[in-house]
Amino acid sequence: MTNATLTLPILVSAPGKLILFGEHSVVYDKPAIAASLASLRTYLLVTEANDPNSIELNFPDINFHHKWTTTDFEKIPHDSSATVDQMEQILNPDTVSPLSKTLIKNITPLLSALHRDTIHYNAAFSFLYLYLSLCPHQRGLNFTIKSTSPIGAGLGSSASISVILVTSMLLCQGVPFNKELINSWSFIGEKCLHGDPSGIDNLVSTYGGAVYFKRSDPTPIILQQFPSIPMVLTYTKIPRSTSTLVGGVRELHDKETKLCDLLLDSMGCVTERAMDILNHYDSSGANDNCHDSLLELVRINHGLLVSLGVSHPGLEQVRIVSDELRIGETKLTGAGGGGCAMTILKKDIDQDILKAFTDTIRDKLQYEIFQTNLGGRGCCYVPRDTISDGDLIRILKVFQDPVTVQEIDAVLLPEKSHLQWSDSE
Ligand SMILES: Nc1ncnc2c1ncn2[C@@H]1O[C@H](COP(=O)(O)OP(=O)(O)OP(=O)(O)O)[C@@H](O)[C@H]1O
Ligand SMILES: C[C@@](O)(CCO)CC(=O)[O-]
Ligand SMILES: [Mg+2]
Repeated sequence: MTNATLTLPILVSAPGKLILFGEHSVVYDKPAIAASLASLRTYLLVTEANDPNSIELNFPDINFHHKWTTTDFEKIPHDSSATVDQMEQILNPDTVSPLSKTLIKNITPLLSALHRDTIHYNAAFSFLYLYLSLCPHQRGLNFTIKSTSPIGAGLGSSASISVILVTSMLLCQGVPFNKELINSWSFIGEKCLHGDPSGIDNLVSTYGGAVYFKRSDPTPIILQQFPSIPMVLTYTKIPRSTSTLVGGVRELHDKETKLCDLLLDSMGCVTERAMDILNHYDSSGANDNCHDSLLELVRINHGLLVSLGVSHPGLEQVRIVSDELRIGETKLTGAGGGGCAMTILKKDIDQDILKAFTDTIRDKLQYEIFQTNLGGRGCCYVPRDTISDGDLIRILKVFQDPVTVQEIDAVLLPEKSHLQWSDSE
């Protein structure tokens, strides 16, 4: 099948996420609380490729551009014994079994030009795994990705990539927009990048808002009214890989199982306690005890993560500055090892002290500070028939030219742009 039946371009978007409590322990079936990051989003545009027989990847954020042609795909052995209807497989993803060994074997020769275990290899591997699972006969497509969220920083960039790839591929295949299906397939995409994801990142990126999540619980609690919590999000720019960090905790757990289980159980208690507090939290400040308790839990959660070995001196520096200035409590967020730290501020913090904190973070530590609201829209797409010619010119410019985050936001950010983002069928 070629793209002759497709209505291009396809434009989709998904948000990053912030884990407030319970990263790592969530992999071991303890509860966690996370929220989507309204304005730190990833966007994907699927257009016609220059070569009708090719699949082109254009991932400028990681400086990766690659192409496979029909000749490459013909190297994949045809499984004549396969009896299962392809649409049946698409509509019923197997999220429980490990990744398909056959598919991995088929993908490997297509990656021969790339170095193993690099960011490019991993991005291409997860793309191909999803492409060959969801729309293997589509050709003549170019997938271009642009993100306003930092990559590999603990804010769920891998999950948002999986979510937008899956969403676009399902649309390519003529499957109506369906969040349950997107969530399941993007979990499989996360498996390609992480090995053993809990599923919280893809869930939040798919549905948006905020969730209380437990891996074994098929129906996570969606937190409808998430309170507004004053915080500063610091990006240390220290690179790290979630899969390595999750693997490190696994090794420690294998070695010190009893001890680690106690730490993980404590982290579960922290999340449960936080949930209890958030349920009674009053953003207007009427209940300061709740806020103080929340701050204590942030400190405890960070300490437990330090014990699991997933902090980094760069993250500790943020914590030390916030401790010294007594502005609140800091914990790493996401997989740790670098990436981002969140500082929940004390109530009624003196603005001069807050400025001293952000100045030190920016000027002395040379880190970046992000402004974004918690919660907000999950994955969404713009129906083709709502895109005017003028819109199309602006959209193409954003995807094809080097542009600033502000320019991307102006054209694409659902809260700002006039594009008709939709999250229904
Ligand atoms: N804009 C992007 N373009 C291409 N690939 C991306 C992009 N964003 C993320 N990726 C893929 O996701 C990988 C980073 O995933 P990783 O899980 O290590 O970090 P994260 O998802 O940002 O953090 P965390 O999992 O802690 O929330 C990259 O190596 C790359 O393969
Ligand atoms: C470290 C981790 O708990 C969060 C990464 O954002 C891994 C996961 O839940 O898949
Ligand atoms: Mg990730």
